[in-house]
Amino acid sequence: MASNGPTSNGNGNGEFSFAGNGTAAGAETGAGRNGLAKIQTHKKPTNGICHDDSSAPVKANTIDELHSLQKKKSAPTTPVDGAQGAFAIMSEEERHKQQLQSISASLASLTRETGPKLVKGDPSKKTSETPKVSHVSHHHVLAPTLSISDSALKFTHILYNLSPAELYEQAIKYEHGSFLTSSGALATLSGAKTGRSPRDKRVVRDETTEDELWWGKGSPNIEMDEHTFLVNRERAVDYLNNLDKVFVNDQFLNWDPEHRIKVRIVSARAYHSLFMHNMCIRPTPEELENFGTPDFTIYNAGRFPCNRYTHYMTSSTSIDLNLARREMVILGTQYAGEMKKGLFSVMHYLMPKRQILSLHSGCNMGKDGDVALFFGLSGTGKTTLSTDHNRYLIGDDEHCWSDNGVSNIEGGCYAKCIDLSREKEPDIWNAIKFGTVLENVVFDEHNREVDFTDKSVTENTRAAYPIEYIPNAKIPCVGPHPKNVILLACDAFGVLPPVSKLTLAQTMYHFISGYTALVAGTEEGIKEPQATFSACFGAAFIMLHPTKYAAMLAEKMQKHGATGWLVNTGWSGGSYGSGNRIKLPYTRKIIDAIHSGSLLDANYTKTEVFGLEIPTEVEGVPSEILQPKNTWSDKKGL
Ligand SMILES: Nc1ncnc2c1ncn2[C@@H]1O[C@H](COP(=O)(O)OP(=O)(O)O)[C@@H](O)[C@H]1O
Ligand SMILES: C=C(OP(=O)(O)O)C(=O)O
Ligand SMILES: [Ca+2]
Ligand SMILES: [Mn+2]
Repeated sequence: MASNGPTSNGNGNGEFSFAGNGTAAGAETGAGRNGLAKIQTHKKPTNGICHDDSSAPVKANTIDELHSLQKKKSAPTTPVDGAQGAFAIMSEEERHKQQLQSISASLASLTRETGPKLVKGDPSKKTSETPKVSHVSHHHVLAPTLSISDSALKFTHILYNLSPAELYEQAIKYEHGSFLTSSGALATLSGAKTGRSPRDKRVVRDETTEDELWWGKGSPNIEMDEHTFLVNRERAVDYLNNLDKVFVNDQFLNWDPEHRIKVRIVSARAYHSLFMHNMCIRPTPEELENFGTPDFTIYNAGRFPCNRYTHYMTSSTSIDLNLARREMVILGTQYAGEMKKGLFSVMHYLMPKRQILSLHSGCNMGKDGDVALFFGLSGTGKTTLSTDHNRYLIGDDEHCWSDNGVSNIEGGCYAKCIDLSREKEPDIWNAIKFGTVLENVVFDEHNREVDFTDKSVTENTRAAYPIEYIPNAKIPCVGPHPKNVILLACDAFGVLPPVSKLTLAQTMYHFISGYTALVAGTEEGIKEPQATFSACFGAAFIMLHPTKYAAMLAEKMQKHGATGWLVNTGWSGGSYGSGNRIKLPYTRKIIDAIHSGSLLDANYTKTEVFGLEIPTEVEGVPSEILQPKNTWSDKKGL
């Protein structure tokens, strides 16, 4: 393998990787990577007869003993090679202690002297051993006289990187609204908030971010000061430490091994822990042992409101980002998408600093290694269109484009599932199985069949699953430089053609203006598609001025010869209310023609208004819908 730069063996089976990519999360489970396991044949019983009582009797004398046999301790994780470092010689006990100390430091109150006393495991499980306690002292104390508080006398139980099965049990046992569905997915409720709350997102404005970030009109970054952040942080940490138990996930972002970010998520709910288990990159046991200090920490106290007497607070919800402290605090919303998209904002800051472009896009790759990006605002088709049975899925939502090529930031997908159908979206349908989190769906009380058409809780129903649940996921989730850059615009007015080919200048124009629609439910208060201009097709998540991202995109597209396309996944033949949404099978045909290269060679006509190049024919799509003018019954005024 080459020591620098991406490697591709060019055999067309999707096996592209960056040099030294050791992230193994789910690697073994990727489609057909290691071939099929050999079948073990057992020796036949010599006399040809099987006796039921021929097996050894159960090795237990009592029911309790029998129960104790049921659960074996996980095999210890593979030891690290001798010379490779301190961890190899460290005892398991010592490692646990260090882990707990690190978590105690994360949860430390800044106004008192110590981090909480932590003990690993479920508080409901009585153990005969004395608990392994860990807490840290730290010295930046505000009130030196206060050395102890009641919360310092209690234990906080830490449920650390639990498995999906353990998280299911925690959710079903302790969290209202958590149920098994017939396909094995876990149905959950996110509470009062079922979409993001962009107006409650705050970013600490300090000397550094003042100059670096985009502030003011049009910017998603609403300022708060450091002190107010600390007030909210303390509120979240005190809330979390007052619980009997908290969930801690240590995971990674970004499949590019050179630019991987370590994240820690501290949360109160098994639902949140399972969601992030699915959405972030899952460390191997070895990677977890060597995890060390996280690069970024989320405190999710979403069940607990913020205090409206606190400066800057305009509702009971607050999502607060502090880039200097590398922390995010969530109060007053349990919508899990806040964590995922909050981390995406962080990547939109960290990556451009390293000359890497962060993209609000899906990404897939054809058999010949041709990569396509699908930019789009939430709910406009990134997940649906990048999940394509004929192509390898690199990721559905958040990517990086570096000199090495593209890499997914995440380890899972988050699909909208309102009106989901097995016929139109088979791979997503089949991914809704054991391990998948189903948010805010309605199901039959008895047989637990989900009704994907039911909007009683919200129109923004969602499924979060690990990316390897998609059969042709490309693992590791990296690929070569994109060939096609598709801008998905969900047009609520029905004036944009279903597809047009863009020059580089037009691509930049549409990328920066981001004309599209906010679809119902993805943001609080949006009840029907609403036309909007969302810079970079993700204005809610960018941190720098849109032109910074656009300049990087233009430079990369030019350098690698990528073609830009504008695809309308919204209305045609009239605006929302009178026209219809473009049929998904037609959009898929359009996308197929882009991938295959046939659309590049089609005949085009130019529109008067934007000078958009519209193909006269696309295979499998009625030609009359390609020109929006034709589909309007009232052609005046166009
Ligand atoms: N023509 C179309 N193109 C893409 N998606 C469509 C189309 N018509 C309807 N849809 C629906 O719109 C939704 C798109 O959501 P999704 O792909 O999850 O968006 P994103 O990933 O961009 O947030 C899906 O529910 C999909 O079934
Ligand atoms: C998860 C979200 O977005 P997307 O649909 O782009 O995944 C969101 O906006 O909350
Ligand atoms: Ca390199
Ligand atoms: Mn999506």
